[in-house]
Amino acid sequence: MTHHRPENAAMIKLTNVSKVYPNQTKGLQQIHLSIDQGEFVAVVGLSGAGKSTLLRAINRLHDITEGDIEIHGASITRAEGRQLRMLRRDIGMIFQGFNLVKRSSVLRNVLAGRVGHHGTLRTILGLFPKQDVDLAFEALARVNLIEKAYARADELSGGQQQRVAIARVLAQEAKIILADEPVASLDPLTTKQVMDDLLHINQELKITTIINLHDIDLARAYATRIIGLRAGEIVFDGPVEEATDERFTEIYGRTLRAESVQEINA
Ligand SMILES: Nc1ncnc2c1ncn2[C@@H]1O[C@H](COP(=O)(O)OP(=O)(O)OP(=O)(O)O)[C@@H](O)[C@H]1O
Repeated sequence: MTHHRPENAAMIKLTNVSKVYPNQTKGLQQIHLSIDQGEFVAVVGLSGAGKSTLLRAINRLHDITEGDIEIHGASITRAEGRQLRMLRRDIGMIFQGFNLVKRSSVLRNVLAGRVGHHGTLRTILGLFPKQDVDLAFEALARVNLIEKAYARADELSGGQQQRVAIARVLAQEAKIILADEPVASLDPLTTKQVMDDLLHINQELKITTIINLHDIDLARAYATRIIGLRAGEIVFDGPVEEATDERFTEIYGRTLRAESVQEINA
């Protein structure tokens, strides 16, 4: 097997990607997208636009129906077995619901990021080499949670739990972070802490970051590039400066601001 990875390859490249769900819903339609290493991209759009589908396609939690997705020059769409595992190891996921093992310690949750490097048995038995434990503490330091290492995950606040999930991705040594509505269930102050952590990690470690957000204000505050989806299609792709309320109202017939979403839901 070749591990040819051209130096100038995009970190993530989607070519004509479509996803049709078994019930015929079109999740994604002919997506062309190229994201470079170190970019901080926010994906926005109304509920059902295809934001989750896009992230899940990239790390192949979902198979796509058509097209090809490459991670630094290697097709994850066609990868199997060991190659697929290796590609997935480079991609860390962050979910709205944190996905921690609630009854385990923070440290063990972070060490779970090492599973792709060792195999499951070792992880279950908790046999981690000292380097892994060092790596886990280093990751916890980055999100300011060292003092919580031995606390049970469910003793932490929502924001702290999400930062544990971020530390887990750091311990994984992922090159890409895919975050699916990571702050949707958090209050404004906690939202800021989690988003600040993601931004610092992106800037300091140059980890390519794609984050689904339903709040355009948050997207504008943190991302450098914004991608707008509507009915599975890319309807906006540009720098933050161009992602104005006027432009989005033109595209969506309304703004994508959190307050207006709340007004509509109220
Ligand atoms: N497993 C599935 N089976 C069938 N249709 C699905 C499935 N998952 C998602 N869809 C549909 O695909 C479309 C895109 O959904 P997706 O969850 O990607 O949107 P989203 O932008 O992430 O929305 P939200 O902000 O509400 O999470 C929607 O029409 C949705 O109903």
